Amino acid sequence: MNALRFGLAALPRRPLLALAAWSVPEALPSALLGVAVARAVDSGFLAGRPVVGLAWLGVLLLAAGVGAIGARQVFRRLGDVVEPFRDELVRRVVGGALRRAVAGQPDDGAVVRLTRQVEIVRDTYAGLIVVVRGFVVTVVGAAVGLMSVAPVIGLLILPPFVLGVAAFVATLGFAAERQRAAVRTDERLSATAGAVLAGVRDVVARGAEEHAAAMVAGPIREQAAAERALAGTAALRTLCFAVGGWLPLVVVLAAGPWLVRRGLTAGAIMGALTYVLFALQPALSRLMSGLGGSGLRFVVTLDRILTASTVVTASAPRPVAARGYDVVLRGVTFRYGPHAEPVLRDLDLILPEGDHLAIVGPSGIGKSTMASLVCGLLSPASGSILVGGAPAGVMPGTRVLIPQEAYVFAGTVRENLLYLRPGASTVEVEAAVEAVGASTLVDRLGGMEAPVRPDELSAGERQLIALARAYLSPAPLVVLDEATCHLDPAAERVAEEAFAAREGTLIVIAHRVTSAERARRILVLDGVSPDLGTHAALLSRNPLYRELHGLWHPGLIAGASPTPARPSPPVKPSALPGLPALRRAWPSDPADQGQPHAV
Ligand SMILES: Nc1ncnc2c1ncn2[C@@H]1O[C@H](COP(=O)(O)OP(=O)(O)OP(=O)(O)O)[C@@H](O)[C@H]1O
Repeated sequence: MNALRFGLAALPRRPLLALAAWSVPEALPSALLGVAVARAVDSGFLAGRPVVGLAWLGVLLLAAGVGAIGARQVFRRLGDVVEPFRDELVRRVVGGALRRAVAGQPDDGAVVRLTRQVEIVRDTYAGLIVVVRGFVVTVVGAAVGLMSVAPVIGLLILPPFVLGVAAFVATLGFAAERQRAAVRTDERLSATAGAVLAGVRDVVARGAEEHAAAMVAGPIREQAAAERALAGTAALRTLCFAVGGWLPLVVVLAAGPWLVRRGLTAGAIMGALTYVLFALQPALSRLMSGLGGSGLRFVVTLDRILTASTVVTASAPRPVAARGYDVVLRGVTFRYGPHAEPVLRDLDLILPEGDHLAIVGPSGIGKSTMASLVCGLLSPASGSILVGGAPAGVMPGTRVLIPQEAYVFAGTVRENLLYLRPGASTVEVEAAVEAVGASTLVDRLGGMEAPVRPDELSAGERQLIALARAYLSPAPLVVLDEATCHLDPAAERVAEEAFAAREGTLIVIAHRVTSAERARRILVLDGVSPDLGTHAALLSRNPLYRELHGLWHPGLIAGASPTPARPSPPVKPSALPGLPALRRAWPSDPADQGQPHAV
């Protein structure tokens, strides 16, 4: 085992020899324990000479004094063994973190390992040395004493004792594995729960409590199973203790009459029992709790430090690098429960970086669901969603989603605006406020340093602050999920045009037809066969779009676009490979020919 080898190799020779030398006097009480009791009984109390009996017990007291001096010296020298080990560990962690940083694999966990895990390993290492050394000292002393009192009893006691110890040692391997599994599940649970808690505002704002609960339910179940498995190893340990600690006692008691017939004295039998009860059994118990508790923590924690301090070689996979910020959906199917009808079925879509897409469709058709999928807040049941070549949501800071009910928090206006880009300059903040049309609101509130009281803002005002915050963010993908629904059409137009002019990709879940008209392309979701096209093309070919447009704009003539569409950004040829589902509807559409599209 990696950790054990490292622990053993790190033992410094000279301090270890000094430790071993001071262990000899410490072994004296264990060695004399049974001998003194046997003599006190046989030559003293049973022989009618209580003074001799007491004198033997006095010898035991003296031996305990000598043992205490030895133990004191052992503890004084423990630091000489443990501290070099700790220094070596710190060297490893710091060296590993620096090498990783140089190799382009920055190690954010190094500080935590340095402070917390190294201290855990140091403490458990010291604990292990104390426990294992104490066990060896006691058992050797007791075995020597036992053989000198009555070798035949020694031969009855030692085999079951050794069997119990061997069985316990044999369980250590899989106990360590179970401990590792428990640590892994614990970490998975903290990571998932941490992510959910960190996003609690978004979760509440999006009404995604059920989904968030489902996210943590799995890790909780896994952790419970791992803890139960760990408890199973504790039960096995009890069995080993019964064999090593109690069976020798039962054997000696059962063999008592036979031993007496062989001429063994009562003192010898009592002395032997004393060795079992006051030396071997406590030593085994300490060993089991020491190795089974801090020993496992030592191995598992040290393993993690050693693994994490290793520089990943050049052939190992590197994190996925963003290739632009194309949004690519392939065969995406999503349902809210294992037995629910899919909200989206086998959807393909390519959105080149810089595109401006509006998503329209009847209420409940899956527009917000699609926004959440693209942002990585939901995962598809099948298919893949890539943003910049990486699965949606894995690269933090690459997308910002503004829901219908935007949130602001108690703090200053500036704090609210800087939330997604803390390092932005005042000029940049003011430019963002101006661009989305929030200047009047900020002035009314009293400027950048004025306090924001969320309850005192209207829904539209909250949306304006959230829009300015999103505009300022460095995210190359912005998703507005009816994020302007509480603004009047003129204010909505200002905000949307600002986002359209901003660098990056824009997806708008359209609340008004004007949002769709402003977009370069529109995705119509109808629950059966999604359709993608320009406003003009969809008006001419898609009855649902015509119907929605009619509802929004009664009386308007199909095809007339009151607001000119944003000029199309250049579409990279690499982003245009054909994807079947939506394309089927496309080539037969004469009104749409010549338009760049990526579906
Ligand atoms: N958390 C959820 N659990 C179960 N079903 C959900 C959940 N969220 C949404 N749905 C269902 O999924 C379907 C799509 O919902 P979604 O909110 O994506 O539609 P939408 O097109 O955005 O609707 P709207 O325009 O009314 O906002 C609906 O039938 C809705 O009831």
